[in-house]
Amino acid sequence: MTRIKCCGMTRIGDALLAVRLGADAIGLVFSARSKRQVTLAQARGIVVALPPFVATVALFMDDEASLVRQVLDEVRPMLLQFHGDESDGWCAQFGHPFLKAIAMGEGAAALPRLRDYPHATGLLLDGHAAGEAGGSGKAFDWSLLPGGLAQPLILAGGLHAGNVGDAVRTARPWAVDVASGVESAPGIKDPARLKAFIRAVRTVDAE
Ligand SMILES: O=C(O)c1ccccc1NCC(=O)[C@H](O)[C@H](O)COP(=O)(O)O
Repeated sequence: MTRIKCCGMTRIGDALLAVRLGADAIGLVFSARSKRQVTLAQARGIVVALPPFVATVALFMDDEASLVRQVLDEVRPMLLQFHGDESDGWCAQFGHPFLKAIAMGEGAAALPRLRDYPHATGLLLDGHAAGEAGGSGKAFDWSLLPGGLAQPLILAGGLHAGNVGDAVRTARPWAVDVASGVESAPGIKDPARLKAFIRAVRTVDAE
């Protein structure tokens, strides 16, 4: 079964709805570069409202280590996710499981970077170009997802209910990740789009 992460949550109601519809994980963005940035208090409110067995992921992009530590202390996410130029060693310094996002905007030229993060729990391949923030709604060529990597791959970038079925069929990722494709505005999830997205993934899983 393909895991589903809904990213860029800013409201408790949206997170609870996503989980009720079948999302496995929710993402909270702490980067000041994001239109979906949450405060520590907002994030903590969402995390404590969730039912058991839902993964919580805290996102950063070239942020200070002190912010990451503060989020770990006060929000207690299950996973960290790094979107910038952070090195494997920098990401691993917190002793906490992490995902590393790889910007796939350059296509195959980005593939060597998949080998640079041996400490990552998983690699999230996103459609934006290196240096750009995530949540851009940009897709990349899913057939580039390589097999044979040690880590699970999470497919992101420009996914929505209309294309996620093809994406899963093509790439067979461990998980898919969506932000703008289930929104009516940045950080505001749209119930109908959320429902259609999760249904589309589950339909392919059942084929
Ligand atoms: O969402 C943001 O604004 C953001 C800003 C800075 C770093 C990461 C960010 N988001 C990460 C994500 O949500 C993923 O990239 C996302 O699943 C893909 O976004 P989308 O293409 O909009 O589905």
